[in-house]
This record gives sequence, structure tokens and C-alpha cells, in this order.
Amino acid sequence: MPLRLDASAPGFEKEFSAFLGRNRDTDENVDRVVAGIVADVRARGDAAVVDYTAKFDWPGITAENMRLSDAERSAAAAKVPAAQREALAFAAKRIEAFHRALLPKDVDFTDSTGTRLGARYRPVDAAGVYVPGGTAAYPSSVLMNILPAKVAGVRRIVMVVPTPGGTLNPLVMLAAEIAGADEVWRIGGAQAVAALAYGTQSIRPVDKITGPGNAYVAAAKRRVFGQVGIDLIAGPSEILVVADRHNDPQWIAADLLSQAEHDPSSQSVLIADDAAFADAVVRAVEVELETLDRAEIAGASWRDNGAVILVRDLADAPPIVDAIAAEHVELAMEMAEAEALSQKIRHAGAIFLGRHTPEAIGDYVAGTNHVLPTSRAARFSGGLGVADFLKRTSLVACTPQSLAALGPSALALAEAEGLGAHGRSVSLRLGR
Ligand SMILES: NC(=O)c1ccc[n+]([C@@H]2O[C@H](COP(=O)([O-])OP(=O)(O)OC[C@H]3O[C@@H](n4cnc5c(N)ncnc54)[C@H](O)[C@@H]3O)[C@@H](O)[C@H]2O)c1
Ligand SMILES: N[C@H](CO)Cc1c[nH]c[nH+]1
Ligand SMILES: [Zn+2]
Repeated sequence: MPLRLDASAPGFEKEFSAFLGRNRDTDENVDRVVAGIVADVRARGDAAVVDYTAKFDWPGITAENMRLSDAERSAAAAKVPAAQREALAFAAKRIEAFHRALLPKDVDFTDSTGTRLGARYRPVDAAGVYVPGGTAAYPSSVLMNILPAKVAGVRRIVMVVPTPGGTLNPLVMLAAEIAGADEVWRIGGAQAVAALAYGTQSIRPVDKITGPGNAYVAAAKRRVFGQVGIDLIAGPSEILVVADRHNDPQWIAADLLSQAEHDPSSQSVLIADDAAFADAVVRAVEVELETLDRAEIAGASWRDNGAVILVRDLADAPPIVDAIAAEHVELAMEMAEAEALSQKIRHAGAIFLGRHTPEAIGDYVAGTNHVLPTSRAARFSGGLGVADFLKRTSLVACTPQSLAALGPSALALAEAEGLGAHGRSVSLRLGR
């Protein structure tokens, strides 16, 4: 059974903070292993990438077949049935449109002193997108990572994907084709991240690396940060559903399991204001689990990391929602109430409003990005977007008159900091 908490009972604060403090990370010696792999790839380049790939994924790898040819990519993509092809294209169109709307505008104005100030957004030159291999390879995640880079104007998009046993995933290849990956390399793990960051004899380095992966991939991304930029490190998925008693318990149960089925470490939380309704949802979860393909994963996640929190009134939910700062928050109630409640929520990766907006729509086709902050990172971060592939360059232009207006204060501060050359570069221009 998932944890059950009553927000109005004595001792709630203590139990709730223990719940928030639970560690769902599972890695131990991963960082040490990854440090060795990254150093080896830096030292030996292709040869190291080939050795690790042969060991972990596919013995048939060579420096010559690491990069997939256009023919290999399109042959694999061609295997995708029409219905899935259409669904991917539909999703891509919507994701691209939403991310176009996210493009920031350049800033350029002249202030009252006559100084021109501005900011220009320009894309990174090259982005590397990590796509997990095996059964965890989600074609939707390929779209969610590559399309924002494309919209941002990144010229070279490099996808890496391990191909266990040498097998290409047709849907992943099709998603790469639709989204517009310029290069696809059949490599993964820490060795792929290191190759993207530092380059090898055959792989040119990139400037930014994004995309989910297992603990080795996450540790490698943390390690190469600084050499390249990285996106947020997205951990196991999370869903928090705030639901009133007028919902169908089965709908809510399915929503809770939609993220539980990703990973045994995923987290699903229900906040309800009616104990009988909450009990009905818990029973419905058990019924749903009976027919779910991934029942073992979803069931473990629900039992070990799930929680049901009872509140007196749903108006009491926002501080609890903010403390959990979940990746996904569903507000399952009438739309006007959902809108009003959403205004009071400050920390969430994404909010889904109303009874007819299941989180899964955001995973695939809404158009918003499904790479979102987990493990309470929504307190300080949003999801992946075009801004992740852009850098802001600021612009300053003084005239002799505006320099005269700004200069004296700059001189005073340069003097206070004991930086004489700074002061001279201003005072000489002021004729002092
Ligand atoms: N948050 C998201 O949006 C999202 C989406 C998809 C997948 N994921 C996550 O991605 C992960 C996918 O994991 P995966 O393992 O199937 O694929 P992966 O591509 O992340 O990792 C495979 C690589 O791990 C490396 N590896 C495996 N065992 C190793 C060892 N003992 N030492 C060193 N390296 C080792 C190998 O290099 C291998 O190529 C899961 O954790 C899943 O939850 C998250
Ligand atoms: N919900 C996941 C991120 O938490 C993303 C995803 C991919 N496919 C289905 N779901
Ligand atoms: Zn999902």
C-alpha cells in the first residue's frame, strides 16, 4: 500500500518531511566507473569508445560503423507502420509549433543617458542529444530533445543511441529523421557523452548535451559539465494528482500509474479532500494493475514511492504541491477551479488542468516538452525548451555623452575595487 497521510492530523509535518526527504536515487559506485571511462575516451578517443561499446552493447562495433549511414537510417525508419508514422509526424508538428512560440525576442533600446543596451539570442553551434537504448528508448523523447534545438537554429545536431545487439530501433530512427538529426552514432553510456564533449578522431565535439539516460549517462553529463553545457538531469518520472470527489476513480488510478510504469523509482501522489474517494482510487489502482503490461514496475513504484494525502479542502493543497515540486501536476476538477488553483501553485514542472487533460497528452502530443525537472528540481528549474540551445549575448553602446553620464560612477567603483586599468580605460576617454 502507498503511504497515507492526513494533512490535518497531528504529526503530519514530520511524516511529510520524511516523505520529501526520501532518496529515490539508486546509484553507488557509478561516478567512479564513469570517471575512468571519460578519462579513457579523452586519452584514446575512438578506440576507447569502440571498446566500451563492444563490452556493454554490441561486439560488432568498429570505428568505421559507429556512425549510421543515411541508407541505414532510412532503411530502419521505413519499417515503421503508417499509423505510428502519422502519430509521430502529428506530435512533431505540435511540438515544433509550441517551441516556436517559446523563442525569446532580442532586446534593443536606448536609455535616458543615451546608452544603447541590448541582448541577442544566438544558438549553440552543435548540440548532442542522448537517446537511451534498449526498451527505454522513447521516440517521443527524440522529438522533445531535437525539435527545440532545431527551432533554436542549431546547425549541427548529433544524436547518440546505443544499439544493444546491433539492432536499430525503427521508431527512434524515424523520429530522428522527422526531427532532423544531422548525424546518428550507435554509441551510448558514459563513453558517448565523453565523445560528444571532448571529441574523438571521428566525432567532432558539441557544445551542449541533452537527453535522458541511466545513472552512467547522468553521471557522465555531470562530469563533462563546464566543457559543454548540459540540460537538467531528469530522474525517475513523477506525477501528483489533485482530485475532487467528482472524478471517476478509474481515470485517476490510470493517471497515477501512467508515470509509475516508467520506473520502480517513479513517484505517484494523490491529494484528495474526500477519504472515500481516495479509497476508491486506491482500489481502482489495484484493478488497473491486473491488466497492465508493466504492472510489475508500476506496482512496485506505487507501493514503494506512492502516497495518498488527505486534505480538508483542496484550497489547502498548494503549499503541499509546492513542497513536493513534482515533475507533473494534474488538477482534476472543473476547469475554472483548476485554473484558480493553478494560480496558487509556484513549483511544478508542468500543470495539467481539468478532468480531460491526462498527463500522458503532455508526454506525446500537447506540444509542450516532456523533459521536465524531477526530484524537486522544479523549485529552481523549468523543463527543456528552446532557451536551452540559445546563449544570450548582451550589447552596450555608449556615445561620448552617455559615457560622460556613466563614467564617473564606473571610476568610483574601479577605484573602490583597486583596479587602476579599469579606471584608466574610462578616464582617458573622459579626457581626465
Ligand atoms: N526522464 C525521461 O524522460 C526518460 C526517458 C527515457 C528514458 N529514461 C531513463 O533512461 C534510462 C535508460 O536506461 P538504459 O540502461 O536502458 O539505457 P541507456 O542508454 O541510458 O544506458 C545504456 C548504457 O549504459 C552503459 N552501462 C550499462 N551498464 C554499465 C556498467 N556496468 N558500467 C558502465 N556503463 C554501463 C552502457 O554504456 C550502455 O550503453 C532509464 O533509467 C530510464 O528511466 C528517462
Ligand atoms: N513521462 C516521461 C517523462 O517523465 C516522458 C515519456 C516518454 N514517453 C512517455 N513518457
Ligand atoms: Zn511518461
